[in-house]
Amino acid sequence: MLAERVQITEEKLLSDNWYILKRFTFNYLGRNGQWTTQQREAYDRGNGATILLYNPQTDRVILTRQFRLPTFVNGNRTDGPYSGMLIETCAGLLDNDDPETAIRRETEEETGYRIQSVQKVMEAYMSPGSVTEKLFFYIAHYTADTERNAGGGIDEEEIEIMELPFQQALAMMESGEIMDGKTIMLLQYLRLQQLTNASNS
Ligand SMILES: Nc1nc2c(ncn2[C@@H]2O[C@H](COP(=O)(O)OP(=O)(O)O[C@H]3O[C@H](CO)[C@@H](O)[C@H](O)[C@@H]3O)[C@@H](O)[C@H]2O)c(=O)[nH]1
Ligand SMILES: [Mg+2]
Repeated sequence: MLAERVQITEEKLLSDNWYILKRFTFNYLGRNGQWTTQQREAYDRGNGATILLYNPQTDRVILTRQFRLPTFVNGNRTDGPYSGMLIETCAGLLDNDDPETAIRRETEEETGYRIQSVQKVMEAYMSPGSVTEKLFFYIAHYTADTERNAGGGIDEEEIEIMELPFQQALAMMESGEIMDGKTIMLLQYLRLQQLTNASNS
């Protein structure tokens, strides 16, 4: 068995105010065969799941819109001078659930839809230089008959639900109105699926 090329020698808790920020000290075996000691900070908020809801009868999608402070701090003024609003696929942290249970729960909490089968699409580290999180991606169908309640999120969350034509969502991605990574990945995935299906039929 190959020897580990990484030995973590110290974990220092820098903040556990909300999620967990730690500084790791570790020995790292470089490609040149030399060990060096390095430090990196990593922000651990657990893993998450996200979902694109698609209505194949109407060719529409469900997205959410909410205030995201980190984007505001980093210049997001897409909806007027003070906004910080971001359009996203429904998403949430796993908490202690498995990804599929978590995405069903989040879908109902945020969009109100009680979906049946979900299709797993991929898993991805979204910000691997500093955030530990792995995100699980799903697509599910909804129709006019899908059972639903109000949605909108829990606690202080003010989540707007947007239903819009898929083509419009694609146009908004190109115009920069949609600028969230997971959302762009799922919209592009669906687009590719449609193109593949069309060329096979
Ligand atoms: N008070 C307080 N609340 C916080 C803090 N950080 C996050 N929250 C709140 O904790 C809640 C977590 O809601 P979820 O729906 O579980 O997670 P999410 O923030 O939507 O995260 C999803 O999207 C992220 C961004 O794309 C993903 O990174 C993540 O994996 C997940 O899928 C949100 O209401 C968020 O505002 C904080 O420092 N203080
Ligand atoms: Mg959420």
